Amino acid sequence: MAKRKPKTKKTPRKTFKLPSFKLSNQQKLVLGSFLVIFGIILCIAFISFFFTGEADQSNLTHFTNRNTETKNWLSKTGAWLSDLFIQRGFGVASFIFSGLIFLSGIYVLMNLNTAKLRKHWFWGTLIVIWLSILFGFFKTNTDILGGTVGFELNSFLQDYIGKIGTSLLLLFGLITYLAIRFKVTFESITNLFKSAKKDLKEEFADANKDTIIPVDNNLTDEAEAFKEAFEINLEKQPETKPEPTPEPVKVVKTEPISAPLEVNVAEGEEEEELEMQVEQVIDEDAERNNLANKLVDDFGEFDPTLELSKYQFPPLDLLKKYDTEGITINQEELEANKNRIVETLSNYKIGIASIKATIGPTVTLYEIVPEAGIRISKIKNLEDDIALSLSALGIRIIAPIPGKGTIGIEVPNTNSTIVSMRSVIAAKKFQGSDMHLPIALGKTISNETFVVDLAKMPHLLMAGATGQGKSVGLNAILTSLLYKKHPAEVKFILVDPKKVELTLFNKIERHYLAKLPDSEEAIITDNTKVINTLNSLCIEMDNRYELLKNAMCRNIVEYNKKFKDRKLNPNDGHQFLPYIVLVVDEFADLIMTAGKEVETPIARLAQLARAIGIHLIIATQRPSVNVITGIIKANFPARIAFRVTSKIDSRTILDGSGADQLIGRGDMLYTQGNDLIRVQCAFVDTPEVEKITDYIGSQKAYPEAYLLPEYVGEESGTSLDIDISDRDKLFKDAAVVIVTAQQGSASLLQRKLKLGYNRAGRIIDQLEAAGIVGPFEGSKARQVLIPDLIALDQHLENEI
Ligand SMILES: Nc1ncnc2c1ncn2[C@@H]1O[C@H](COP(=O)(O)OP(=O)(O)OP(=O)(O)O)[C@@H](O)[C@H]1O
Repeated sequence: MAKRKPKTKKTPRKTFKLPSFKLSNQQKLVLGSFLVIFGIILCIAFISFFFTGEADQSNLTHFTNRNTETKNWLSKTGAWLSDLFIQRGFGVASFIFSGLIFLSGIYVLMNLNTAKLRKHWFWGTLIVIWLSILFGFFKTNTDILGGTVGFELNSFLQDYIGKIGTSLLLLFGLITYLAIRFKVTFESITNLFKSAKKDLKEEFADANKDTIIPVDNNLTDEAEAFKEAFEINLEKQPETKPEPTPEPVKVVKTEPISAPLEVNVAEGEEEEELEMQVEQVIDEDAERNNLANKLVDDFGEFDPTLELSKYQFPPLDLLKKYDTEGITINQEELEANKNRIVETLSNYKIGIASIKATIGPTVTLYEIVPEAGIRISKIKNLEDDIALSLSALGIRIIAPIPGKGTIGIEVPNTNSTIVSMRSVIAAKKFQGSDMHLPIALGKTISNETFVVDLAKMPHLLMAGATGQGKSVGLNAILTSLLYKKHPAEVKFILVDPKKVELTLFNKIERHYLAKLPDSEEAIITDNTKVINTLNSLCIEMDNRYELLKNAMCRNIVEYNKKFKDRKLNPNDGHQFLPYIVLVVDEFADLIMTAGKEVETPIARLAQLARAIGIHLIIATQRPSVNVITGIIKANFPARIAFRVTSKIDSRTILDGSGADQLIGRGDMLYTQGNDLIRVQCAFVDTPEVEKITDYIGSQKAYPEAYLLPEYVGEESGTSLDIDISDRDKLFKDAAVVIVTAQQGSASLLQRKLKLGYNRAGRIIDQLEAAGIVGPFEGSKARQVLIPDLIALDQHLENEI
């Protein structure tokens, strides 16, 4: 299981921070207005330079002389500044500096984000250099277009890379600028010019709003509006004047292209091809915007195992290796069996075309291809005769073997081999399985490990006469799940009326077991508690369905996946749902004592619980029809039959014979509704289970067992303040029965009044509340507090 990545706080990207000079508001006003005015001064001086520069040139050396006359509109300072910036500096591109200084003043005045301003300065300076090189490129001596910097840089570049190299370098500079600044891609290269224009527009807002008024939704605050008002429009005006008739195109809103674009065209005009500028839409990372994905990005997938992240699965060494493991081929036995089969069949005039043996752990399968013209039913009828001639128990004839076109005769091996739990757990088929609830049941006749998914079954019915391997089978199932599933992923509810079979699992109560909130023991040995647990499980089922409905998932797998992907909010009651496996060891006993009260919730669970991860495993010694009723059978398509004593039992469990011909000791037949598969159940002994549960139990556990929803049973009216009007109709009759018999037991009422367990229990509680019987005394019957019927009458009259 993927472990959750340790939480790592994302360190914010380090950005270079200028030392912050905190200015007071007054200082900001002074500095801001200085910069604005200085920017204007520079601009005026530069403009003036174009007209007066030449005249002032000769006077610059006498600049300090007060009598020297200068023509610049800003006199000596103007002449000196423009000479510095334009002549000796960057040429006409210096206008950008005046703009940047002006913009800086606005930023200071408006207290705007300086990061943006730094960006403007960075790109502005690059443009200045690029422009001065460009202008200098066309001049052979210093000139006001490129300035000294432009000239010098050009001559430097041309010395090293020549004119062509310089021009290509300029082109490269332009492309780099456009690519980085305006995110121009190759696809949008055709729109490059227009994009550049638009971005320049963003830098220097268009003052000519009559033509195109972009309504920028993002410019909400005053500051932005102010800035916009001050930005300079560098966009070239269309050379040709717009014709008077067509109204200028008014783009009302610039939105991503998916939104409708409103274009107003003057009425009466014939539709002409409008040139439309399509804004380059930057693909936003849709996934990043999804909260769930962001959560997954930040914290990783939800890991249900996190609470017990150090949990160690039991190692393989806890399971025992057996000496009798591994198939040994007894050639003599094979030969003898073959000869006897051929002989017996030939006695009945059945010829064999070929015969093949597959040796399994307990039985060997002889596959026969009969000669042409032999009727299969003839061989099938000879089952007993073949068994007799082979003098062996547990012969099963499969005629024909489905999908093979041969007839199979299964003959038990004289020395059967044990299939150890270790060997099936270690099998690649089990270890590498991606099933939801994989169970390594044992090995098939061809010695393959047999792994099935309980989640797919979805419920399992197990039957077999006593001592044939049921308990071992149940332990094998539980062991498989313990070896494969983390405590967060599966919970067991164990019902063990025999009280001894499953007690070992008590040690893993806080890891793997589920129980009712008020019960002390997680393993249920008392039949009355089973009813509560089953009903509580029904509530859990309903709750889970509600969760699934709210999450719009069809089953637990989808739901848990969604939860792991952090698409479900735990605050809405969502949680990771573990599978719940209910194991009932002796179902016949339950049905005998509780009848319908058990059958109804079991049937309900069996019908509905598969999708929400509740699976039932029911084992019984007595597979009679009153135990395995029609409704239960119908909902348990997966069945395991150990050896049973009669054909009728076999039919009840498997809907066919076969289970009566098994040899016992874990020899079993498995069906999931279609074929019967003969499997030798894996053997796991009590000490092995003990070691596993010890190993798990010694590890850190959850604070308590998984709690099932509380079920307030009808019979649980233990509170003694029962309203007289709420009393059962048969209350009085029951009181008479109890007082007459002087025995306060519910089963007496059940028998005498023909009541169900629940109702009898409820009446007993009412009798207790009425002071007729004493409190519950465990296995003993309650004490009767009224000596005779006359006293009872008086007692009841006094009550009213
Ligand atoms: N898979 C197996 N491989 C080898 N021996 C087995 C296997 N399963 C059961 N046995 C043998 O059969 C004995 C009885 O098995 P188990 O206790 O499982 O029977 P059971 O059907 O649960 O009986 P009961 O219903 O009386 O509890 C075991 O002690 C063991 O010796």
